[in-house]
Order: sequence, then structure tokens, then C-alpha cells
Amino acid sequence: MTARLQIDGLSRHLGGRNVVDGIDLSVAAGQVTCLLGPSGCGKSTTLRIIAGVDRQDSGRVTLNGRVVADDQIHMPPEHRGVGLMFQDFALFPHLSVAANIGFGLPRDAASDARVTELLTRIDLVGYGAKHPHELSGGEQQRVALARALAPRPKVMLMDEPFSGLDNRLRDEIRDATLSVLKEEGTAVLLVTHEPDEAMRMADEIALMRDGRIVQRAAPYNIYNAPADRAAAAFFSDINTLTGRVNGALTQTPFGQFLAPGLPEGTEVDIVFRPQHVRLDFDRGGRGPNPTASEGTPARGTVERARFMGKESLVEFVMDDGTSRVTATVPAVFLPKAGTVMWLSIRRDRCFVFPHD
Ligand SMILES: Nc1ncnc2c1ncn2[C@@H]1O[C@H](COP(=O)(O)OP(=O)(O)OP(=O)(O)O)[C@@H](O)[C@H]1O
Repeated sequence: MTARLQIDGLSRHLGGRNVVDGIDLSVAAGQVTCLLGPSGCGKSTTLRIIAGVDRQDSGRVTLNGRVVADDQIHMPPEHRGVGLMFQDFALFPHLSVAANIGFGLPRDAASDARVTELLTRIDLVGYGAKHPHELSGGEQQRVALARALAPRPKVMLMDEPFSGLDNRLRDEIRDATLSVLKEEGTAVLLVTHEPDEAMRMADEIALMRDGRIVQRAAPYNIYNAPADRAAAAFFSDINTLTGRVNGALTQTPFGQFLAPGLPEGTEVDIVFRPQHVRLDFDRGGRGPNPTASEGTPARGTVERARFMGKESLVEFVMDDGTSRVTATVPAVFLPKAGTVMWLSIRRDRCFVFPHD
């Protein structure tokens, strides 16, 4: 598939540092890529450069096979043919919904047909004559989406477009937006700092940190094969055990772990998510038998247990006296502090990284 949007080696120096530091990225037609990362990592700056409202110091932006920004070229934003949608989208209050949607279109019958088509797409048939103040926040958001899509941009840039909506509405609007974008076959680059949003919306997540993309992968892959400890921690709480490589293995309270490719003596982090910890009661000082999939169980003592709604969080101090492990258990399970239990972890859900 050819890329509708491609950026190569994009960098931007601001305030004495590289806010965007050599980014490569491509988005194909009909694909949603989420640029995900903590506040200040350079996501919005990247988007602004692609839109043409900011300039890169080096690198190239190509839209629909045409270079729109490089060392020589700087095509003005209005000629780039990208749709823009930001958090503080503003509809024109004095214009009707239909006029808002058709604002960027020539006044002709084809435009009227396009507005009608989009009103159907966003499920607001019959709302064309209303004014923005007569609409709910979610409805206004859908109108803003239709307005951005009206000129049929091949590329859509969205910066935290749902963060102004209340929680109840947000999931609904995200899903509605996604289906409209897919129907239109638009290539979308969506900036967000919320992992849940990226997981829900993205075909591909580009995880950004300190101006760089640290990993690009489908949501399933990025969650299940994170590039490093921080990437794992961005998506959920994690447990970390530390060890040192000895003969390509590292020793932990849960037995040995392979540490392939890491030099002897390297300090390593063994990382796993709380939902991949299994708990068993202590049976006269004995736990379950070791298995290939869950390795050797280790004994720990409950320090604290908390009810979190659909699950419970149980925190343990392990028998080695130093390791701490948190387990999440579906539903209500609140063992008393001091209860001794055996913990097993899903071997295939553990990641071994050099210590950071
Ligand atoms: N004009 C500027 N001069 C100096 N520093 C700037 C300028 N614009 C942005 N920055 C800095 O660049 C960094 C990246 O900003 P950017 O808005 O791209 O981050 P972000 O990842 O989108 O964050 P957020 O999610 O908070 O919007 C921030 O630390 C910001 O303070």
C-alpha cells in the first residue's frame, strides 16, 4: 500500500533541545495511526509541522506522493489538502449545521449533495438547519468531523480531538468517528496521550518519547511485545523483578528466566503485568507444582488488598524479603494482610529488558 502521508527524518529544535528528533512515519489510505506519548514528548509539534503551521529544521513531509516540506519547499497549510481536527474545535456559531459542514466547499449542487451525505454519515439527518448551540457536545463534535471531511481530504490530522468530551460520550463519539473515517478511506494521524484511546482507535500505534518514536506496531503487538520497560508501563501497571545475567539466565524468586543476547553480568528487569499473576492458597507450606507455562511458583505474604470495582488489587512482599509483586484478580478477592499465598506468572507474558 502506498503511503498517503510519509515523514522522513523530521526534526525540530525548540527551547534548546530537539523536541522532534528524527521521526520517520507513514500512514496508508484508510489507516489510523495514533501518535501516542506523554505530555511534552513532541506529538503536537510533529502534527503542526505536517499541517504546515510550523517548520521543521530538517526532514521531509510527503503528502499523496508530493513533497510538501523539505529543505527547499514549504507549501502553505491551505494548499496541503489535509483535514484538521483539534480539541478546541470551533464551529461558526452564526452558521447552520449544514453551512458549517459546507464552509470549505464551493457553492454548488455537488457540495449540497456532499453535505447531505455527511449528515447521514454522522447520523444527524434533519439537523442541517439547526445552529451549533442547539446541539449537544457530542453532536457538535460530529459536525466538526464532517466539516473537516467535507473537502475529502486524503489525510486527516487530529490532535486530542475527544479530550473536551465527558467520559460517557467519549467512547461513543470515538467509535462513530472511526467508522466515518474508515468509510471515507482517509489516512489519519491522531495524537493522543491516552493509551486506551490509542488501543481503541489505532491500526498502528507510534509510541513517542523525548521527540523520538520508540516503537511502531499494531495495538496487540505493542501491548504484548513492548520495546522496553517504559513502553510496557505506558499501557498498564507493571511488576518489575531485577536480576543479573549468569550463563544466559537470570535467577528470580520465580525460577530462572532466559536472557537471550544479553552479556554476562548485565543487570536485567523482568517485567510482567498484574493480571498475569495467578494466586494459589498455601497448602501446609506447599504451593502448586511448577509447570512449563507458569514456571516455578513463589511464596509471598499479602501486604494490602484493595477493591477496585471490577477487579481487586492484591499487593505482596515475596519471601526473598525484597521483591514486591502486585496481582489483579477479577471480582472481589480481599485476603487479609499477612495471608501467605503462592504466586505464579505466565511465562509467555514476561519481558526481559536490560535494567533502565
Ligand atoms: N515555541 C516553543 N518554544 C520552546 N519550546 C517549545 C515550543 N513549542 C513547544 N515547545 C516544547 O516542546 C515540547 C513538545 O511540545 P508538544 O506540544 O509537541 O508536546 P506534546 O507531546 O504534544 O504534549 P501535549 O500532549 O502536552 O500537548 C514541550 O516540552 C514544549 O514545552
